[in-house]
Amino acid sequence: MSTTGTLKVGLVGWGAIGRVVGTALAAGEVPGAVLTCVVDNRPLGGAAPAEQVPFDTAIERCDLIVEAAGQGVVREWGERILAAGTDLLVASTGALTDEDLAKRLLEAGPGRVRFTSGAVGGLDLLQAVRALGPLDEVLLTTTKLPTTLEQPWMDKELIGRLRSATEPVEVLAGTARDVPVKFPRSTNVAASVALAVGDLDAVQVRVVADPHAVRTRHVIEAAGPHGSYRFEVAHTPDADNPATSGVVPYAVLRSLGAIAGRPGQIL
Ligand SMILES: NC(=O)C1=CN([C@@H]2O[C@H](COP(=O)(O)OP(=O)(O)OC[C@H]3O[C@@H](n4cnc5c(N)ncnc54)[C@H](OP(=O)(O)O)[C@@H]3O)[C@@H](O)[C@H]2O)C=CC1
Ligand SMILES: O=C([O-])CC(=O)C(=O)O
Repeated sequence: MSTTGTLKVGLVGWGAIGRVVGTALAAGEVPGAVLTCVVDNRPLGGAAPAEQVPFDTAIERCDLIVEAAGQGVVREWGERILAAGTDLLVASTGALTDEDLAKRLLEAGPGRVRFTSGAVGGLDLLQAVRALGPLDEVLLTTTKLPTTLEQPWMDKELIGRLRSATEPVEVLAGTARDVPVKFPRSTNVAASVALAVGDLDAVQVRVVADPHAVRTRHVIEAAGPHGSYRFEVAHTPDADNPATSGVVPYAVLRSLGAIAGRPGQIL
């Protein structure tokens, strides 16, 4: 943190999440944090309210980097950010399904890595419940518009089923270890649930394409000897990028508020 106590934030990704986060930071909406610079693949011209800089420069200038770009950025830059003593707030939690990378990031420093809760709720409680013992079952069901789930690895038959669906279609069932890599822009939430539960293989995931999914729905169901838990959210998707729920930038801003020490935060 700078000598003035203000957290200098570098934002990576000027997309659905980054635009809202950057605009709010630049408008002073997160007390104790300031937008210092922006990194993006594309030339932004004057679109961003802070200087666009190369990644290395952002690391040098900032106390904290917000990743709102994609799993590849966490893989490529995560350790370098932390080794430079800069903190990292991750949106693309799916990168952490690579356990070697996760271990390296969690052990790296002196910068600290943190994760935003993103599109799901209940992660705080699931993490707390770990103290009572393991859960017997954890299931995440994610339902989204078919267009947001099409992937390069899908064969023609599956793409055809998605495009012609008139009812919900189960696209993939797996665990939090396999699913976020297969839908890198759409199922980071599975990795987030696994981070809270502490076990990638314990989290079963169903991905459902629903042509009527005006709202993106995530349902977390968990049970163990100590209790049972159900968290269900239904979000309006971002208008420009319907793979991302409209609430996600505000989850990032909430995380930034907590990191910057805004009083009265629920942690
Ligand atoms: N945890 C959660 O609940 C959620 C997590 N996410 C994660 O957040 C990511 C960002 O979401 P969103 O804002 O909607 O995505 P967008 O595609 O709208 O924006 C991402 C921006 O980052 C840029 N970008 C991508 N890779 C790089 C890079 N290596 N260096 C610099 N810029 C880069 C993109 O440019 P270009 O298009 O040219 O590559 C684009 O401008 C998602 O990919 C997903 O991984 C999203 C939703 C929920
Ligand atoms: O925004 C959402 O609803 C979830 C999402 O894209 C992700 O987890 O990657």
